[in-house]
Amino acid sequence: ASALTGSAKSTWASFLKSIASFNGDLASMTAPPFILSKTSLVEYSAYWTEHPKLFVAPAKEQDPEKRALLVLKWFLSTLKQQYSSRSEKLGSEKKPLNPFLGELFLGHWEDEEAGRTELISEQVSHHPPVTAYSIFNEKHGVKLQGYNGQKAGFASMTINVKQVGIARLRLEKWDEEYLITLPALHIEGLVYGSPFVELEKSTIIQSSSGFFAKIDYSGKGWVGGKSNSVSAELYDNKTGKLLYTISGQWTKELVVKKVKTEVERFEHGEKNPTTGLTIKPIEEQDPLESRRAWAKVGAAIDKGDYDETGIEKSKIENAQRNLRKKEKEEGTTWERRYFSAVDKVDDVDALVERAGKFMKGVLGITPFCMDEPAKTNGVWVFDTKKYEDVVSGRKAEEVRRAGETVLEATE
Ligand SMILES: CCC(=O)OC[C@H](C)CC[C@H]1O[C@H]2C[C@H]3[C@@H]4CC=C5C[C@@H](O)CC[C@]5(C)[C@H]4CC[C@]3(C)[C@H]2[C@@H]1C
Repeated sequence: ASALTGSAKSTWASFLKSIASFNGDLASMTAPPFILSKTSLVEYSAYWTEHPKLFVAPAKEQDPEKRALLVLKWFLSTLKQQYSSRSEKLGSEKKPLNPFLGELFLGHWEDEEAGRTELISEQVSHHPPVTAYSIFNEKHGVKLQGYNGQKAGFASMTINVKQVGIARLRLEKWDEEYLITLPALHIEGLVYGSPFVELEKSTIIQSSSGFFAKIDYSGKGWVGGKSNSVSAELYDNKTGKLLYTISGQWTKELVVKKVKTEVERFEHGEKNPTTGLTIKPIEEQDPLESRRAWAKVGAAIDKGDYDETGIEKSKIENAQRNLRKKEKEEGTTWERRYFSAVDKVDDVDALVERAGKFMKGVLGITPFCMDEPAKTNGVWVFDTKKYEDVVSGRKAEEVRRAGETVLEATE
């Protein structure tokens, strides 16, 4: 039975019909008001580090094999936040606001043990939408940087989303790097009007220290599997030996086994509460920061005033169109504040190659999801120089002007 009643049911039905003529660009879909979230997609980078203790744990481990296991454990612990936290909090998956080019989301986590972890997230491309992020904890020398976009399609009442991009975790103390690929997902429950994310297929983690993880995702399928299931295997690249497995439901509990013997259970919930992200009060934020930029839209969504939502949204969308037009006439492009696009990153290519060799040579499978880093229009990397110029105030003038341009355009 549908979760919707009355007019919501009819708007949802017409919405489902509109998806059927879907052109692949999720952001361009006009979803019915009750499915709209006031959170912008640029905020989703924060889902990587809502457990700062797990994020810094690998840096404190002497043994390289155990470090690789702790990285796998941290990664698996982010899945619930990434892919089911809206359903938990809001009752279903929601449609995030489509970030404008240059939109920023800045904050930090303060944790008594991990110390301060900094978040920088920037919408580095609008067509196609690409978010780049850098999350770092100086105290433990742990740095995560990455970027992601989405390629979506529609089939048999389901939205299928392939993620484009990579995440790279760096442990300064051990001079170690981990390449992390991103899971494909599909949106289930559309026909009932209560959409939620299910992950599918496989991803990998390949470390420069010689450990490889294969992570397989599955849902409630005809084999009676449980929803949100995951099964990960951690191997030693050199010996090809299977060292650990971690499996279970990424929304509930995962079991770590040293091959056959269980060594640990960890779960997501009250026993493992997330740490809240600290962000500046809106009045102190830069005009490009997401919650300030979308404040009027968010207020309208909170009021349930969808006309107001539409009016305020189109102000921002028109402002963006005008900016792009002006840039085109002047032959300029928007200056990304913290990230730069490069054709290739040597250590990423090295990890991609190592993983491919292991999959083919030892696991005897065709290397998968290795084409993403190459296929996108460039790899987005965190530009430390740009960051220091902003923090030091050397770019104060550009920062002020960028904010003013956006404010003027939105008037
Ligand atoms: C566009 C049609 C529409 O509005 O349908 C309504 C439904 C809410 C389904 C579409 C939206 O579902 C949302 C789920 C979002 C993903 C959730 C988590 C992540 C992980 C994060 O690290 C990167 C972003 C990503 C992949 C989100 C991308 C956008 C998704 C698919 C939203 C859909 C518009």
